[in-house]
Amino acid sequence: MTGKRTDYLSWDEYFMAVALLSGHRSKDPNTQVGACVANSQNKIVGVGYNGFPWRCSDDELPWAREGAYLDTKYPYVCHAELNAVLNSISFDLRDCRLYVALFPCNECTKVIIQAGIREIIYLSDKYKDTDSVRAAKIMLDKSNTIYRQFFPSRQVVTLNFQVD
Ligand SMILES: O=c1[nH]c(=O)n([C@H]2C[C@H](O)[C@@H](COP(=O)(O)O)O2)cc1CO
Ligand SMILES: [Zn+2]
Repeated sequence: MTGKRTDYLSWDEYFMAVALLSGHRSKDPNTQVGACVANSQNKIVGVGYNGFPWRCSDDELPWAREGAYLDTKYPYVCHAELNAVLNSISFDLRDCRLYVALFPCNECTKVIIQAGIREIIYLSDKYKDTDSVRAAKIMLDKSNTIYRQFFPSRQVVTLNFQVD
């Protein structure tokens, strides 16, 4: 009997929680996506969330989903996975895992594979019926990149800024 806590976060819960927390930085009013890259030693090497590129003001570019293409967010927004890879401390993410709230699109999937990431752990697959996600899965299967949905054993992790 060591007296060890038993309700501590598993590695999967921890990295997914970091991904979700990062998503709270997103200004997207509809979908906030966070991503976290962990290496084979369980060290975090990159985090990201969806947002506009550096120096492109959040107050000037549109967050709309509909309308003329150039008047929507889609041509401008950097996806969380892209930012997590670009923000990472190493250019070489060989054998790393990517934790992400939403299944990656085909464009992020190319970046993920080229960076050397070997496993994707995701929560939601809400766009699974789109060609983008279908193409992503074709590339992931061909490149032997593992992907698995995360089914947490707890529904909520609470953060309390009030510590004693
Ligand atoms: O894998 C992803 N990663 C990611 O960061 N995103 C971002 C782009 C947009 O800001 C938002 C998706 O917006 P919407 O659900 O309103 O179409 O999520 C979207 C996807 C899936 O396409
Ligand atoms: Zn993407």
